[in-house]
Amino acid sequence: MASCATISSSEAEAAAAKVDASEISSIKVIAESKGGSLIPITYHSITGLHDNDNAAPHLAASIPLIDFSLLTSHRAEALHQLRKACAEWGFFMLTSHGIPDSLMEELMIKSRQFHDLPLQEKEEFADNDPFAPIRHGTSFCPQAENVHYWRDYLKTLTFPQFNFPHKPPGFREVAYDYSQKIRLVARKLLEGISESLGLESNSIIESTGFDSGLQLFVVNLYPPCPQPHLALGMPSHSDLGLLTLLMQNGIGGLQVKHDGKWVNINTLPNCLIVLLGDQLEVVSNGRYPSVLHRAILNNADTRISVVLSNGPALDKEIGPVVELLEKEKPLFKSMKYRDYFQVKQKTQLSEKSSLDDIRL
Ligand SMILES: O=C(O)CCC(=O)C(=O)O
Ligand SMILES: [Fe+2]
Repeated sequence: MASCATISSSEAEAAAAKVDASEISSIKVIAESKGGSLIPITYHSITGLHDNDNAAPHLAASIPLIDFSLLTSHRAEALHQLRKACAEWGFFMLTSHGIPDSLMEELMIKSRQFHDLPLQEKEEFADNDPFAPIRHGTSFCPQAENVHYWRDYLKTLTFPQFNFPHKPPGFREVAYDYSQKIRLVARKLLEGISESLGLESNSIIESTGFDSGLQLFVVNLYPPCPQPHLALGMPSHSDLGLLTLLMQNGIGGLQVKHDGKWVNINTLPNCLIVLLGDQLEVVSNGRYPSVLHRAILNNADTRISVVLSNGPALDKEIGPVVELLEKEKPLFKSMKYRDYFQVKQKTQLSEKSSLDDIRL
């Protein structure tokens, strides 16, 4: 990285300029064209000098790892592990989930090819409406943000209706296969999670209308960032749905918050990362909190993550499962998932602010 002394004044001015992400449609284009060593000041999202210092390597050894096949072969043991991971971390890594390596690898290749398409070919998907079936954009919600994030995304709604771009060739077919398989894994996990709460296995699925629930399919791209210690790919947030299943291209960058510390999550090959979302915190009446996580950056490699958020049916009113309220008071107001989704996608990403709004 260049030192201050080697930076020309025009470069410094350009970098300091308040680049408004609502005026740009791709950080990839900016990252590839600038070639400079400073990022625009509007991307400075890490303000605390020591914000990164507390990434906790000693916790890495205790990251929960769940073998999906145990749900069939050793159910009691699997439920115990699920209960512990959901209550203590709101997150776990999943092995033996049955999704073929070849499918995951193919999806990663096509995801990269999509983001490598010329910008004009992606701009047809530019749209601010959270319910647009296919959207390409940058940052999170540029119109609502004070600072922007070093990320481009493709977001599509893949369930109950499957929407996906027809380019590059083959992407849509691979994505369809993956989205179907992920829904089945998520459904089985929700059955186990229900039982781990002492409920009937179909309790969460029925009360959230999961079988016609919304699946949001997000393909994130984080280009190398010349000042990774100043910017973020995504800020600290929780996801909006019930369960998010995430895979990444072998480049680390995801951190989850545990006991007040950021923990780096580097995946094992063919492993899925499962994050509990706000709707699971609501239905479990706070027993299984959604997990805060963020995406950090590096200055060498492009990172891709493919993130599928599996949520309730849009028109279902979601509150704590009634059986849980036989012995305790509700901790959350009920709300239609459609309304929660809309608010969360149209406001600045900020910790658990949307969930805090419906806490009783
Ligand atoms: O890229 C990542 O690892 C995190 C992405 C994420 O949190 C999201 O898309 O909601
Ligand atoms: Fe997320």
